[in-house]
Amino acid sequence: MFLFIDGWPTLRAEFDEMEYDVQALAGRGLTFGLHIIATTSRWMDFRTAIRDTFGSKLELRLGEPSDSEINRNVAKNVPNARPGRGLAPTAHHMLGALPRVDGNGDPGTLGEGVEDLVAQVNHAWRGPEGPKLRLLPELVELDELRSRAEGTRLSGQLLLGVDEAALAPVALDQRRNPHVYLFGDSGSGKSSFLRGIAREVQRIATPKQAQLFVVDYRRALLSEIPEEYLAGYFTTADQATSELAGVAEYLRGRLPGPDVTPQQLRDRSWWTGAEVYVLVDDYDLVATQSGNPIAALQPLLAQAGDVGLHVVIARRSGGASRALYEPVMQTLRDLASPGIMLAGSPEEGPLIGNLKPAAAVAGRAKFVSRDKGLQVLQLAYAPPTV
Ligand SMILES: Nc1ncnc2c1ncn2[C@@H]1O[C@H](COP(=O)(O)OP(=O)(O)OP(=O)(O)O)[C@@H](O)[C@H]1O
Repeated sequence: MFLFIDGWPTLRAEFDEMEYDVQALAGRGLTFGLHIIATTSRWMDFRTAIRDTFGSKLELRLGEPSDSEINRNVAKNVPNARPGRGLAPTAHHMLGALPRVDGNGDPGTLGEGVEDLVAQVNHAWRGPEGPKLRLLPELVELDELRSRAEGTRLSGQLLLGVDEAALAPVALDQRRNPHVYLFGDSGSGKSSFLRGIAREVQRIATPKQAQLFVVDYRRALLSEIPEEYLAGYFTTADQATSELAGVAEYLRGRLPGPDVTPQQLRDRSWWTGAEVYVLVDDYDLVATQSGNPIAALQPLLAQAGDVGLHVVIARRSGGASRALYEPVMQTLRDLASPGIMLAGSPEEGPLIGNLKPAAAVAGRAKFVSRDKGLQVLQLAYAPPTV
């Protein structure tokens, strides 16, 4: 089997997490008949560890011949603007064969030549077909995801989407991971994610079992949540501040007192009532210099399991690196809450662990959790009701 990676720096920039996988394959793959062929424009792009695992090196004309790893002096004599000319590992000049078998020697129509070559190879091949590359779809409907998860152990959890490695449903176990936060650029699918979570809460719980509070200054989720599930919808800072202080006060009443027995603690039977979900959209508008209504809930975040609190925060990725140290985000990170990164600009720098945002289609997410590490997902999409 041959694995071609054309443009190693792109792999590093866009699929950072894969570099180590490829390195492991490069180290051991040959035993299993795997050959890796990688290209780049500068040797520097390969980290030393991986550079050493490549057994054969060829050099075409380098932008800077003095960077040659084969022989700097000979590299200077490789003619410019003569594609295919380069150095063999023995420091002899070489001319690569034009990869076409249609009898046409014109480099100008190489694309067609390669296509023809591939067609001819396929036609002549009598052995079994290699596995097809399976790609994540750009759209996973929530309904479809629900039917795929039905009857599995995931069906009692909040379904998130489909993962790239197994193309299988992924869910959030809200008992183990009560909170989740998400970053994304405008249009990356933040509000849609919150809408999906709200729908999932309605699927797994009755209104008696779960109540939603929504902080949404831009009203993206307005009329998305049926009245029987909606405990509060806050569109201004004043409203959110006073109401969430009340919610915090109410939840403090659920904290286990000294007379709670270990048995009651285990089955959480010292209070009855609904789980409280607080969904926050556009957190950058909510947590500002002049205050943060969510801060009232911060002291309860660590005891969320005991009091039945779930906080789900979506924030614009622009400026997010500065917001990471604000108390609520800091606590969510300290608690190792799962984080989700949608499309964004890499210039923001690392936002979840050492993960930087990157360009992506809407709903394409990097999901980082304590249990599974990094997973690439396509989040499920449920169109708005209105
Ligand atoms: N999971 C998804 N899968 C496919 N497409 C999606 C997904 N989520 C969102 N989209 C598409 O992206 C568009 C923008 O989504 P959404 O309004 O949720 O983004 P946003 O990040 O909240 O944007 P803004 O910050 O501008 O409000 C949607 O109208 C939809 O077409």
